[in-house]
Amino acid sequence: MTAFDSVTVIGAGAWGTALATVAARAGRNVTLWARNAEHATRIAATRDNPRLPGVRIAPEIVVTSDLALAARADVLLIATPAQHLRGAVNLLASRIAKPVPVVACAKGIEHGTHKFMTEVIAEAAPGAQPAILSGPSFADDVARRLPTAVTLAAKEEALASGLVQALGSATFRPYHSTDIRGVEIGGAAKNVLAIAVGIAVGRKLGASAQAALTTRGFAELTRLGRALGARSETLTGLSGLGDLILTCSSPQSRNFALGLALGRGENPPAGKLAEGESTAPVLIELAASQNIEMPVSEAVASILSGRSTIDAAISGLLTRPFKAEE
Ligand SMILES: NC(=O)C1=CN([C@@H]2O[C@H](COP(=O)(O)OP(=O)(O)OC[C@H]3O[C@@H](n4cnc5c(N)ncnc54)[C@H](OP(=O)(O)O)[C@@H]3O)[C@@H](O)[C@H]2O)C=CC1
Ligand SMILES: O=C(CO)COP(=O)(O)O
Repeated sequence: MTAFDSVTVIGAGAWGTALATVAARAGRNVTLWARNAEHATRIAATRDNPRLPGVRIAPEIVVTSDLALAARADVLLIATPAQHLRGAVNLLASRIAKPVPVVACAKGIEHGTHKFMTEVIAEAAPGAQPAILSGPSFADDVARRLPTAVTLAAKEEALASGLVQALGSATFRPYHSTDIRGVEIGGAAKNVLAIAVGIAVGRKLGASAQAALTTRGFAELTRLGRALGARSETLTGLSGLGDLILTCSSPQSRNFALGLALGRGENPPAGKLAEGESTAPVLIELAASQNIEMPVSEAVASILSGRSTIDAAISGLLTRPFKAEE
């Protein structure tokens, strides 16, 4: 039994499509909303989405660009890129009649405002109950029913647990939490750190450097998390360390793949969303506002903005003063 019979996923990209399949697998009535009417019609007809090729979209999933229809669900999952989440929620806000859970499935921090995804939801749709879903989960793995586990956080434990019941299955295992901020920090920061590790691997710095950079990246993610009130079990959990390990170790990650290309001196993969690129500058602004040192993230932001070459950034990291491990 669940209080959430119907689920709408906003954003028909790779992740939105995977989440729609997950919700259908859990027995929900699912609507997948695409902003482009032609895309929606094509996906509905072919049951295939070029953004997640090779995954058959079950016939019972309604694919539409009709926002009024999409908004009529017990739960809304927002799976747009982070910088477009506010726009998507703005469109929905006037159509949200009851206090419906709106679950951020994007990983990032909003430019300009430094707001996390659930803060954006709370601002754009004051009638909503914001929640966040994040963790080590490639869309392709999730859609292909490979076992995955994520964290799902909401302010009220009962809501987080209810959402887990509505979306969970044997092959998609959400763990509930009330540490919204901890979950959001892990998802945002790990993408930036994965670019750094990808660069190191692309530069052939070796497996030891890969492990060291991932670990020191985790140290700075933890520093920021603690400063912003995250719980340590969240930072070492699925949405923190878990997602960092996944993203910093696999070329299947678009962020890692971007770093890999940069490190090799190649052109970045075209048309692939790498959220770390957008998150890097805002992450270091946020860290600076809290007096938190994030040298690895700063190096990524400097490289991406052209303020530093890759070799200068690597040399800068390697010549930092020795200090106690913390
Ligand atoms: N892919 C993955 O494995 C995972 C991704 N995520 C996160 O999910 C988010 C989305 O990533 P992903 O699906 O992979 O990206 P994709 O590039 O595959 O798709 C993004 C989708 O968002 C749509 N979109 C863009 N702007 C808007 C808008 N304003 N309103 C509605 N839809 C919009 C795009 O529409 P259009 O097709 O019209 O351009 C596109 O379908 C990111 O934050 C990512 O970090 C999280 C976990 C796993
Ligand atoms: O967030 C993800 C896995 O948890 C997907 O990672 P990428 O966006 O780097 O592909």
